Amino acid sequence: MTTDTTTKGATPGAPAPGETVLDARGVTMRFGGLTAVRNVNLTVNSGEIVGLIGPNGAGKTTFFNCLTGLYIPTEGEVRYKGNILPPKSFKVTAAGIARTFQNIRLFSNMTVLENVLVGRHTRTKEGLWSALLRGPGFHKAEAASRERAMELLEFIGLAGKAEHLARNLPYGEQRKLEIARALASEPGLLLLDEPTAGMNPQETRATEELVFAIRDKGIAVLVIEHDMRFIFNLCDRVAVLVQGEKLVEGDSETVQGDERVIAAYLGEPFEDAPGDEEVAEVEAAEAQAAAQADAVPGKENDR
Ligand SMILES: Nc1ncnc2c1ncn2[C@@H]1O[C@H](COP(=O)(O)OP(=O)(O)OP(=O)(O)O)[C@@H](O)[C@H]1O
Repeated sequence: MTTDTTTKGATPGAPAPGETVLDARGVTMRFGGLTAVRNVNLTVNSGEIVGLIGPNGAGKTTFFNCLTGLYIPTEGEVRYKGNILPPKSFKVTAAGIARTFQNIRLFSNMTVLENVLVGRHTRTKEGLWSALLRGPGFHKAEAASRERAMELLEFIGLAGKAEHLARNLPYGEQRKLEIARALASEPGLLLLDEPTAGMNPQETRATEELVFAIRDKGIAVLVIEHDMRFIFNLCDRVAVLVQGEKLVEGDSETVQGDERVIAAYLGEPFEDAPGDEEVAEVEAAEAQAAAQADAVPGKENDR
């Protein structure tokens, strides 16, 4: 028998407002001697867009991989709506977490529509005999899947290109298609890994609008991004990872004003940042040098 579990008009599994959808506790990931992620706690609530930022190599993607079953954390646990996630990516997707990747991973020789249909496989249960015999149940489910896939393409603005090959889409549209494919699994939480990488400012702005629209559909979003303007425009909360550890978490203003974050991005250890005393010393030395220059004989004649 073939069934499509989609409830039309609603987001299946959409959480009640304010509910914690993601709860990562004490997540640590080691690769041999390297600790890529160390004891990271992070929650994402329904209705929220949360940003995850940090310098290159800070452990952001590794953390995403721990959330989505690609890696089994060395320590810690990850819960989705209160349940510990199974350590297999397809089971995590079935549970309600979908993601996109830093590098586009589309089926380039399939059409736009087919790519979205692939994303629906966790939401359809197609019996072998039903598929082989192509009975009425199969056709009904297939029609429902196509209808839902077209709705999603409409939502992201690619319905007019449903029959185009994915590889023929411009770069920005390929990134959008990845998001549509992730949405096809009807997630309650969407993880976006650098969604605006390589985009021009207009495409970035459109992606910002798209993420807001996704949030408005009741889907919580956790996003990794290097584009700070995008992050601070978009996110209700931002967590900063540095060398695998969560350094700061807060709203955009808090994070932007935190000198440890600035120091981490400039690549200098926080301890070496100049304190008030050092600043006063430098100012005194500069004042003294200026006074000495003024005292040089003949200086007055120059004026
Ligand atoms: N499979 C792996 N085996 C060994 N080391 C790894 C593996 N994956 C990641 N690392 C290391 O873990 C650290 C964190 O890498 P990760 O890709 O998570 O950082 P990132 O914050 O996503 O960086 P970027 O912003 O450049 O994408 C790096 O030192 C990286 O080399």
